[in-house]
Amino acid sequence: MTAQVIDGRKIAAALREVVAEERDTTRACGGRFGLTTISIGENAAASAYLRRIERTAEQLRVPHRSVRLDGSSPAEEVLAAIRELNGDESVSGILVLRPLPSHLDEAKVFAALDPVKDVEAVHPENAGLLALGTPRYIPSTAAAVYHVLDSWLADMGEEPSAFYRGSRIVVVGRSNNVGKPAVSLAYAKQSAVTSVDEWASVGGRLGAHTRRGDVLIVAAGVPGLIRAEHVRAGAVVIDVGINIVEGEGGTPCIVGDVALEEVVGRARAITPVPGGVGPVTDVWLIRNTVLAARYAMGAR
Ligand SMILES: NC(=O)C1=CN([C@@H]2O[C@H](COP(=O)(O)OP(=O)(O)OC[C@H]3O[C@@H](n4cnc5c(N)ncnc54)[C@H](OP(=O)(O)O)[C@@H]3O)[C@@H](O)[C@H]2O)C=CC1
Ligand SMILES: Nc1nc(=O)c2c([nH]1)NC[C@@H]1CN(c3ccc(C(=O)N[C@@H](CCC(=O)O)C(=O)O)cc3)C=[N+]21
Repeated sequence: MTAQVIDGRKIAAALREVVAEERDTTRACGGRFGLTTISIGENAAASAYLRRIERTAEQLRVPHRSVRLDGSSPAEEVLAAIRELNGDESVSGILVLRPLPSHLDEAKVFAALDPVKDVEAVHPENAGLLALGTPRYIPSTAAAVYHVLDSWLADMGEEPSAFYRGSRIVVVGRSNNVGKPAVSLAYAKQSAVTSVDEWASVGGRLGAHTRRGDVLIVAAGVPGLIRAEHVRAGAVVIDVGINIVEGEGGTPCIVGDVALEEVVGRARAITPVPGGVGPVTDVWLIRNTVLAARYAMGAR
């Protein structure tokens, strides 16, 4: 079997059209939207994301501002920046780029966000709503994963609810940002769900779990972690990993967590990196920023 390579850029282009309409309707109803990203220190994957956000926000004509703080900024300075944005009516959405420097407590930083502006659903109130199956915001990365899957199913002429109900979904990685939201959304689709973290690999049981997945979602941040031997024949493989590695001559290159050239011989469909889930993520973030303006209107 040779897997179909799913074109995330095409899916992102179609989603941009939808978001442009939502933006126009929101503006016509008096909504005020704007995204502010906060970067603390330097990280190659975060910079790659920031560049995408800048481009997509500009294409969609949604105002974006980037606040850059030094990697050694004390917690009080970060919290003060968040409080200021919480009170700024021109800002509907706030995104704090990960990873945070190790001296900062991620939970405290996320809890300082105004929940209505927390477009990634990392504030405990929003994470709780998502876990309960009644999300205020669907976090962009997990949303992008299922949007890509749904688009592919539509192309295949498969009925989504029957597909999800009949599938076992295995999620590799369980961070609060990516893995756990992907699991919560799989529950909502009534799939059978398995979640594994690094201990599965350490214990040599990764393949035993991943080979059971009809859908395999990989968000570990480990280049080439998933090889052909880890994949069920005919599975749909969604590679979320964004890893910056040194290519020939030291050129930085983006690679995923899945060894595509091997897995392509075993899966039914697979998302590439770059060009898979990544391009959809930032469009969904802008979508949430527009949605945030609607919530803000309701809250006024
Ligand atoms: N495409 C996109 O749109 C996006 C991509 N990303 C990318 O996705 C990846 C994951 O991001 P994020 O969740 O934030 O990363 P984190 O580092 O926060 O979490 C990684 C998770 O993967 C698990 N893990 C690590 N190594 C292994 C292993 N060898 N076997 C099994 N599980 C493992 C960790 O386990 P444990 O809990 O035991 O430590 C942890 O649960 C990164 O490459 C990131 O850049 C992130 C956001 C958006
Ligand atoms: N709070 C937070 N949320 C995130 O979602 C988050 C984060 N922090 N920190 C960093 C990682 C990484 N990440 C990327 C998402 C898409 C691309 C992307 O679209 N990449 C293009 C390629 C880009 C290029 O070629 O430069 C692609 O996959 O095709 C990149 C990186 C989001 N992250």
